[in-house]
Amino acid sequence: MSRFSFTIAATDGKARTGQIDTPRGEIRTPAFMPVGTAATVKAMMPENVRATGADILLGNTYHLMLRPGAERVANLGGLHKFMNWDRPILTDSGGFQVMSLADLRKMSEDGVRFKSHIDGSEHFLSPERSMEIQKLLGSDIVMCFDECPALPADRAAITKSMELSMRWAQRSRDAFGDRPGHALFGIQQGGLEEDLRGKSAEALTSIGFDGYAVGGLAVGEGQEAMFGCLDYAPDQLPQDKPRYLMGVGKPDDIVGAVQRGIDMFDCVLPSRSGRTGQAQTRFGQVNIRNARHADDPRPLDPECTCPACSNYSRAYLHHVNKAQEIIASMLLTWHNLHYYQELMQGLRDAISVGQLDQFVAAFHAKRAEGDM
Ligand SMILES: O=c1[nH]cnc2c(CCNCC3CCCCC3)c3[nH]c(NCc4cccs4)nc3cc12
Ligand SMILES: [Zn+2]
Repeated sequence: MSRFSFTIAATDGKARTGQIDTPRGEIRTPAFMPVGTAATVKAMMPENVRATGADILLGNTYHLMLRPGAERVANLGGLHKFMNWDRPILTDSGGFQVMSLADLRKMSEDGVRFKSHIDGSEHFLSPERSMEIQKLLGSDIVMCFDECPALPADRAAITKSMELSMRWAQRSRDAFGDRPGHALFGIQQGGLEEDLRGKSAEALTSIGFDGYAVGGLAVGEGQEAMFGCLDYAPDQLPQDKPRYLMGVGKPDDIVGAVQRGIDMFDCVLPSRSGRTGQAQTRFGQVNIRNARHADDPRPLDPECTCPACSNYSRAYLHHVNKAQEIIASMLLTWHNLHYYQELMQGLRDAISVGQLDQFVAAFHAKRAEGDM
């Protein structure tokens, strides 16, 4: 077995279940990747992130290059040692966040010059510099430097942006070099245009990557338009390589995308909403700050085995959230990440036995019941 390989164990319709084998451990797919922004999954110790069932974390190139700096992390032994997570880490290229977080950006064919939103210092990102930074961090799965066009955008703008991203994909591939046991993923662009998505997929396939992301979605197009694109986009990518839908998503987004052939996901929702009192449950989203929970002695979700649901009442979660106690973020983040991993395990099991349709029907039925 090569040091980085993807094996599909079973399929159910377009859905696949299997694993990615890496030198730092296996990644069971479909997989949800918790986001570890500034070298931490906020409000969680890494051993507890593992306890939720996560096989892989996301590292954030944009934040880490600004603070503490990629060279500093490398001098300290790399991101795995720095944040005490010895399993796989996927890092993004930094490009998406430069466009959404940085100040005074100057875009060119070469790359992006920008000022840090933290201290105003000057920085530069390009395919070559992004590959260098992700290598310094010690990332196991590296993402190409791409441009995600802001929507709404006309076809001409989408075409121009996609073609730039394909030139940057080639430059990323060339700069990545040969790193056994490490993977480089290309990112498909093309907006909601099937022919442009096809051109992008052909360009990426001819360059050759270890995995392929579907980019340019979950940027405000809505679930119906996203699913419409996912009805064809994953099939344009190599069938035998992992497919990663970037930035997705809500539980029902993930279920629909798995049905359409996606293997990997990342989203800030479970961790970010955990800090704002929003619990993701099998009955849908529950706002623990709502007064209806103030006297409720029941657990958040009686079927959930996480610490929040095993040892605390809704009344307690409501109280510590209202009081803005640190434990409030800890408990709800833990629950949300646990729920996401339980959902992924359920999807993997259902695909393994050809029962995905039944699983999805039960998933939607429970959410239609709502939270009592
Ligand atoms: O084409 C894309 N190219 C590159 N990255 C994309 C991302 C960022 C994925 N998460 C990165 C993480 C790295 C570590 C820190 C957290 C993010 C997307 N996120 C979304 N939607 C969710 C969105 C999030 C914010 C606005 S839309 N669509 C995306 C499309 C692309
Ligand atoms: Zn729970």
